[in-house]
Amino acid sequence: MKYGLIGEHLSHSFSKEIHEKLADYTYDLCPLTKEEFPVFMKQHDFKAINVTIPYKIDCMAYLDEIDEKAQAIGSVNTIVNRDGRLYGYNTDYDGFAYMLKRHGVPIQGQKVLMIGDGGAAKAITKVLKDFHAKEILKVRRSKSANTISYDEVYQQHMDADIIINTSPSGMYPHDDDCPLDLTAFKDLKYVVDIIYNPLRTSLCVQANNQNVPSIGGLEMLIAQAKVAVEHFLSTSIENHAIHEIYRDMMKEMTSIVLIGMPSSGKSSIGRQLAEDLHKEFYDVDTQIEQIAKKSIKDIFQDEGEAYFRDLETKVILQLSQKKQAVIATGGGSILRKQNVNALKRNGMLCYIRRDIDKLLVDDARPLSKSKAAIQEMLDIRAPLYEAAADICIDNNNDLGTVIEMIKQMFDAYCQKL
Ligand SMILES: Nc1ncnc2c1ncn2[C@@H]1O[C@H](COP(=O)(O)OP(=O)(O)OP(=O)(O)O)[C@@H](O)[C@H]1O
Ligand SMILES: O=C(O)C1=C[C@@H](O)[C@@H](O)[C@H](O)C1
Ligand SMILES: [Mg+2]
Repeated sequence: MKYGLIGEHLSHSFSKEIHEKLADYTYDLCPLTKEEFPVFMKQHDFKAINVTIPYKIDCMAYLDEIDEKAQAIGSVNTIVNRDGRLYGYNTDYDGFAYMLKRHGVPIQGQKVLMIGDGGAAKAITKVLKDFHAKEILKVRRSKSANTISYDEVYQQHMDADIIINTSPSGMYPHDDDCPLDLTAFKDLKYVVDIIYNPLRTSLCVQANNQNVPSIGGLEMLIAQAKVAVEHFLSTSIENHAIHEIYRDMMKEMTSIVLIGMPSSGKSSIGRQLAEDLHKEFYDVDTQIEQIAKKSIKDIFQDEGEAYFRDLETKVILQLSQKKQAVIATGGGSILRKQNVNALKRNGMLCYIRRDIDKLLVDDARPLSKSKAAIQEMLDIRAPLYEAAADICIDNNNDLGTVIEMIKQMFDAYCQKL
């Protein structure tokens, strides 16, 4: 390996894709066991590497020189081999600082609550100190000397201005986990989560639901990679490359989730849209029918709506982890907040609105048996669709025109990310 990443578990990493967009080399992911790690470091048969969990501290013992910032932080994520001598840097610092600056996250004079006290927290703490935070409190499940407990947070620190998650809580495949209930934080100005899979963690979605801005970890990951490449190749890369790669990756990975009334066109639109955008197509109702091995109509008849809704949530939680997908939901998926929150983690929600006289009275759709039933359902659900949606589209034209419009709206949505 000439260039790449070492760490214990790397299958989740986006670093290969990012480095190969930033530089003209092959970047390999090289997982190492605790036994393999010292051998690898002693051999140092590489040009330059990044280091991730759990070796960012242990690798320091093998280095000939460690730059001042990495020394002060106490961890190294970038190592360059110059004529057999190993030089260590910490670019997580630069990645985090870039993200704060780009989004104008206020830190000076603010009370910051940081979840987690592991490796990443070290670099972030140094950034927060250099940006003159008023107070930095670290929260951990098992309290230690320099951390506080969750009980202490809820009892004494509900006046935090900024919350930063550096813990793995909410990371794939545990996307539905959330480290903190944000409801009672009245002064909250920003939530930052360094997790990048899912694209928006439960914590970020919760913040957005309370109109508190939030940022996920992908931009930080790209920004730290950019500075790593600068060290690797002794070069300089303009900052706008970070944002371009970020937008491209978000556009590629973000799923489009179609919500709307029964027979509004979600499945028909979804199938074609997925094909056009080279995304995978999933239909929640089809998956439910496959699991239950019977039609939606029969599930309603035999087991009742409550059973169906539980099955629907189960399928939505699974499908919400998909990236690069188009997902057609069932009409009632927005009835549970948990479903909407899950779908927002990797998706842009698009409300397909179709005139009521065009919606089908249909025996196979259990809740659409009469015009009156459809009207009643629309009255209840229209505000829920609108509240959940990132974009709305009227599906009263031919399907091709509607699909083109969704594509344009998706582009515009991604431009604003
Ligand atoms: N713009 C359109 N032009 C013509 N027909 C349409 C249009 N949109 C939807 N339809 C038709 O309406 C019917 C219902 O569409 P579809 O099954 O895609 O809806 P759905 O939202 O997936 O419904 P459900 O919630 O029951 O799964 C289909 O026969 C489809 O061809
Ligand atoms: O997940 C990843 O690919 C990485 C995470 C961070 O530890 C970075 O410091 C590292 O360079 C790459
Ligand atoms: Mg459908």
